[in-house]
Amino acid sequence: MSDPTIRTRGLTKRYGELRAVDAVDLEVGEGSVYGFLGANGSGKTTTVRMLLGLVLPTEGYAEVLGQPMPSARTSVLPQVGALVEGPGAYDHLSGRLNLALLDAAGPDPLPRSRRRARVGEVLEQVGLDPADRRPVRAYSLGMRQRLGLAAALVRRPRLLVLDEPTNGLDPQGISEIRALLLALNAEGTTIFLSSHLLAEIEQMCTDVGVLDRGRLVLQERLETLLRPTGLVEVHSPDAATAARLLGDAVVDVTCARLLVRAEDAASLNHHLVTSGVGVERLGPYERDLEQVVLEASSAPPAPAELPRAEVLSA
Ligand SMILES: Nc1ncnc2c1ncn2[C@@H]1O[C@H](COP(=O)(O)OP(=O)(O)OP(=O)(O)O)[C@@H](O)[C@H]1O
Repeated sequence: MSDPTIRTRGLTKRYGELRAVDAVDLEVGEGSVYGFLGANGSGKTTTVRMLLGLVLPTEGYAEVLGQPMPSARTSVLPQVGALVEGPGAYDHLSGRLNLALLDAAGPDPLPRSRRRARVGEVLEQVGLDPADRRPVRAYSLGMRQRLGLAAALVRRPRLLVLDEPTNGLDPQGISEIRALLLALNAEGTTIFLSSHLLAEIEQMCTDVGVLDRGRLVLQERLETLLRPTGLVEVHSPDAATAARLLGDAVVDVTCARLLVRAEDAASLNHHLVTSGVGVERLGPYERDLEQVVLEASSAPPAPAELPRAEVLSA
């Protein structure tokens, strides 16, 4: 297997007492679409900033495209397209001029006519009109996001690092950007994308990493996570009797629901019913990404730890 495109070991960022990122070991394979999930404040942006050399780690190290960051950033960053929170642009200039300035500041020894053409191409790719002369200050949030993405793409990077790329886009825009990213990935671009939108990650990622309060609590291929569980979900008004009857095959009981390790749901149903246990519903237990992430993330605080108003309204 080729070297990972991103690898971190023990990557940590402390702000005073707070461990915003806590001993994170990321492994992002070449050619993957890696979805980096986590609740607000879990440390995604801080991690992304460390990968790009914008924030220095307190401990640990990061390698991007096989080179250490931030020390190798002058050779790494020209091969990386990045979109990190709130894409910046000169408000009084058009999107096209903004991109042309950015591109001209880059290291590629391309003739001006070729640069002009690729700025036009990339604007079209992200769904902006290359002939639009309006200043960026007249852009909607979604148009600004598209312009930020165009800036990340203009140098045809090997790796795209995108922090919440569909922020501010409507459903149509989200699906256009998803199609664009998948097309780029099919051409070989590795994509590392942070998001708190599970559906977005589920629809386009090959791999998932989940941050919970700074810690990487899950890192796995998506297909492995969503593989059949080999468990049967049983809803029964006699859950306690069913649990006694099935013994070690029961892996979890919550109220009237049991998760049971079983080869065949029909024979389990037959066994329960003939033993006099009522069965309301029974079927293979399938998890979606939301359940996987909830199970991996730490449990919410117990009622005693909740503020009083939340306990009362719960
Ligand atoms: N410069 C800073 N100084 C102090 N604390 C910071 C700083 N930057 C981030 N933090 C804190 O670190 C934690 C992680 O923040 P971060 O922005 O990385 O999370 P996030 O997962 O990207 O959240 P969001 O989805 O809301 O952007 C938060 O508690 C945040 O308040």
